[in-house]
Amino acid sequence: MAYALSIIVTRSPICCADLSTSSGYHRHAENSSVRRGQTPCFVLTNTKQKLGWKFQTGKPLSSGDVYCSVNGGQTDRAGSRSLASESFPRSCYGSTSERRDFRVSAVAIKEPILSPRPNLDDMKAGTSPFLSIAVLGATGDLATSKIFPALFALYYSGHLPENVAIFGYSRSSLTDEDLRTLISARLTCRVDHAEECGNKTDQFLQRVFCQSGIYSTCEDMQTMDNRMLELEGGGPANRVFYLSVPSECLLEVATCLSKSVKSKTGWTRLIVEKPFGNDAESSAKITNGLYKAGFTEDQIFRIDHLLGKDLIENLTVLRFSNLVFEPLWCRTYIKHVQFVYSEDWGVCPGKGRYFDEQGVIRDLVQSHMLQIIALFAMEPPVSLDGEDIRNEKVKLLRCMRKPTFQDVVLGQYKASVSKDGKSKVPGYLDEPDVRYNSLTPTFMATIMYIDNARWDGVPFLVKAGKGLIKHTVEIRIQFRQVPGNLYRERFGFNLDAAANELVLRVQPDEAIYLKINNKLPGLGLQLDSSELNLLYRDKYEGEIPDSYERLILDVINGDNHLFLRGDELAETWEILTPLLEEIEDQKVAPELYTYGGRGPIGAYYLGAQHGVKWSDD
Ligand SMILES: NC(=O)C1=CN([C@@H]2O[C@H](COP(=O)(O)OP(=O)(O)OC[C@H]3O[C@@H](n4cnc5c(N)ncnc54)[C@H](OP(=O)(O)O)[C@@H]3O)[C@@H](O)[C@H]2O)C=CC1
Ligand SMILES: O=C1O[C@H](COP(=O)(O)O)[C@@H](O)[C@H](O)[C@H]1O
Repeated sequence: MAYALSIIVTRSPICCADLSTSSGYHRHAENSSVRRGQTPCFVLTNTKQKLGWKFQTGKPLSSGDVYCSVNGGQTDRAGSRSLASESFPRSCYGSTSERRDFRVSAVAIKEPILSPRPNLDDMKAGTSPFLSIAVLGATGDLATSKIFPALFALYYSGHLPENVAIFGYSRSSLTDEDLRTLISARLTCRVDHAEECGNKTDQFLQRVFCQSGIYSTCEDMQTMDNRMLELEGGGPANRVFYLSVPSECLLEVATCLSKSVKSKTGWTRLIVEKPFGNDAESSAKITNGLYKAGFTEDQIFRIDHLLGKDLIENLTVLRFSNLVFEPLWCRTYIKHVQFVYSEDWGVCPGKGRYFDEQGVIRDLVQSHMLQIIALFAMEPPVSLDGEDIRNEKVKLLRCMRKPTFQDVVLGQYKASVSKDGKSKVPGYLDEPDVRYNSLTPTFMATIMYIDNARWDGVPFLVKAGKGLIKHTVEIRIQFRQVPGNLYRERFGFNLDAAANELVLRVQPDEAIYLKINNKLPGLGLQLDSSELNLLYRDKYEGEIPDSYERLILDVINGDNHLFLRGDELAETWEILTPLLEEIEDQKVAPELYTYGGRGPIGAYYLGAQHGVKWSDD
C-alpha cells in the first residue's frame, strides 16, 4: 500500500517536518540546515521504528539517514548533508516561496502513532477555565505558516492549558483529521527538547478541530459555538479568535463572532491582522466597525508581529533599566537615529496584489517603523501596564511632524541578473499580480522629526525597502561628538567617525552593540574603533521564540502592551495619510533601483541634505 507524503521545507535553519499521511500515520523528519542556495535535506530522526518510509527509488529509510530532494521530482538518497544540486529560491517571510513540496511515496507502517482521541472529560478536567482558540482562515498562508506552529510551540513549552481546544474555521470542507494533517506538516519542535516531539505533536493535534463554513452568514459559526460548548462542558471558558482572513471579510466575520460565538462564561479576545485600512478614513471605518460589531477596545488585539521580536521588547528594557543609557536618550546626546528595514527579497509569492495596493509606506512604515519609533522615543511610561505604555506612544505619535513629499525618496526595484550572471532576477513589474505600469514604491527613505522637548531637531532617518542588498532590521543611534575631544587630532577631520554608535539589530542574528573608541594595545597611542558586542547567539542558549508565540501568549494573558490601540492606530494614519495622498494624486514615479543593490541613490542625497550619512551602508 502506498501513501502520498508531502514534506514541507520551511526557512528556519533547523526544523522538524512531520511526515504525515492521510491515513493518520506519522513519522518525524528533521530538516538539516536548509539555507538559501542549498538543496533542502532532511534527517530521519524517529529511532523507534525502523520500518517506515520508502522513497520512490525503493530504498527504505532508516534512522539517521539524510535525504536531499529536488523540487517535486525524483527523490535522491544521499549519505551526506550537502547535495547542492539546486538552489533554494529567494525566500520570503512565511510565504509559499519558503516552502517546497516534495512528493515521495511511502509504504505502509506497522501501527499508527496517533494515540486514541483524548477523552473529553480529560480535556475538561483542568483547574483553570477552559480555553477555546479559533483561527479563522485556517488554510491560509499566515495560519499554516505562523499561527498553528506558534500555538503548537506554546503547547509544547507548557504555555497552553491542558484544557484547550483549537478550532480552524475554513471555507474548505475539511474534517478534523484533514486539518490535522494539513497543519502537522508545518509544526516544529524546539531543538533543545526534541525527544518529546512526537508525543507532544500528537497530543496537540488531538486538540485541533475543524469547522467548515462560510464567512458571510453566522450559521456555521453558530455550529462552531455548539461544538465549543460541548468541549468546554458548561464550565467557565475563555475564547480567543484569530482573524487570519483578508481584510475585506474582517467585519462580517467579527459581527458573526460577536453575535454567535462570544464566550458566555469568560472573556473573549479578538486578534486582528493588518492591513488596518489604507488611510485614516478607511482605518477608522474598520475600528468603528469592530466596535459596532460588539467588541470593546480592551477585547481587540491589533497585532504587529514585529513588536513580538525579542529585541523590540528589549529596547525598553535597555533604555529604562540602564543608567548608562537612560540619561543619554535625548537631543543633548543623540545626533540622529536611523531605523532600517531592509529585505533582500522582493514581493512574496501570492502577495503581489496585496503589495501593489499597499506599497512600502503602508506595508512597512505605517505598520512596523512608526511602532518602533514610538517605542524608542516615548517618554517613560508611568508603569509597564499596556495602557500606560500606549498612552505614551500616542503622545509621541502626536508630536511627529507629518512628512511631505520633499522629505521622501521613493524607489521601485527593477530586474537584475543573478550573482553568477547566469539568470535574470525579475523586477517588481515582473512579479505576478502586479500592475504592468505600477507606480507602487518598494522602497522609501525619509527624515522625520519629533517636535517635542526631548527630540527637537534630531533627525529620525527611516529607510525601508525590498529587493535590497542586505537583509536586516536595525536601529542605529548615533551619539554626538565628545565636546573638546582631547584626541581630536588623532581622529583626523572625521570626528563623526569617532562618535559612539549604539546598534540594536532586531534581525537577523539579534545583537546589541556599542561602537566605542579605545587604544590599541602596545606602545604608542594608536586609536581604534571597536565594539562592545552582545550577540545573542554567543551569549544565550536556546532558540528565540517566534514573535507570534510571544504575541499570542500575551493575548491569552491579557497583556496588551505590544498591541496597537485604536487611537494609536489612528495617529499613525494621521501622520502618513497626507503624504500618501500627495504621492498618489500626483502619480509620483518612484526612482528605479537594481534588485539586490543599495536602493535609490536619492536616499544618499537625502541624508546628505540633512547632514547625515546612512551608517548601515
Ligand atoms: N501571510 C502573512 O505573512 C501576513 C498576513 N497578514 C494578514 O493576515 C491575514 C491573513 O493572511 P494570509 O493567510 O496571507 O491571507 P490569505 O489571503 O491567504 O487568506 C487567508 C484565508 O482567509 C480565508 N478567506 C476568507 N474569505 C476569503 C476570501 N474572500 N478570499 C480569500 N480567502 C478568504 C481563506 O481561508 P479558508 O479557505 O481556510 O477559509 C484564506 O486562505 C490577511 O489580512 C493578511 O493581510 C499580515 C501580516 C503577514
Ligand atoms: O508584515 C510584513 O512583514 C514581512 C517581514 O516579516 P519579518 O518577520 O521577516 O520581518 C514583510 O516581508 C511583509 O512585506 C510585511 O507585510
